[in-house]
Amino acid sequence: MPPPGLAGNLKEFEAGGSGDWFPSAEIRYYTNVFVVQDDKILLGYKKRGLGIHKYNGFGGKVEPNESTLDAALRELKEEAGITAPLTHAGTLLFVVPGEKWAHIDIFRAEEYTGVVTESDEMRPKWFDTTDIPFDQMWDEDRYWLPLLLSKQSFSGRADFEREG
Ligand SMILES: Nc1ncnc2c1[nH]c(=O)n2[C@H]1C[C@H](O)[C@@H](COP(=O)(O)OP(=O)(O)OP(=O)(O)O)O1
Repeated sequence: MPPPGLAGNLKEFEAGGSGDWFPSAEIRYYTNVFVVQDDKILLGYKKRGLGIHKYNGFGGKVEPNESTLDAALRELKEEAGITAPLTHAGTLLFVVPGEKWAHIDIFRAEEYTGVVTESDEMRPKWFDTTDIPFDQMWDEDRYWLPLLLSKQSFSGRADFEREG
């Protein structure tokens, strides 16, 4: 059963939250794309904005009237210069008190067309799948990225406390 707030378990969400879970809030939708080829994974070094100086997949906010798939394709092209057939790999929900909830649809690609190109937002770099730089990524990536690599569908939720 997925955590409260994700499809398949909306009971707590619709009830407004209770117990250990934060109350429901407006949701902001994001995408994230990981290209995996043989034993390599393409990550991007974030040069500005949210997650600056971290490695991540390529993605961003879903614009109004855009599907998450369309948004994922657009962001992959904008940030890495490539186009790829995408498979939905999993869904994450991040809850920060006082902020909109972040719902992130994660996609995987095993082939692409175009030339991987640095953008003003991301510097792409290939890594061995045995040498992923988790210490330079979002803290919780280490829990679900192995599932993406092994093609196991996943859904997860992280509730954060605010510091500073
Ligand atoms: N905790 C965590 N783990 C893994 N990935 C993420 C997070 N939090 C996140 O926000 N993300 C991902 C989701 C998105 O792919 C990016 C953030 O997108 P962002 O750069 O803010 O969105 P854009 O639309 O590209 O931004 P601008 O173009 O408006 O600057 O990180």
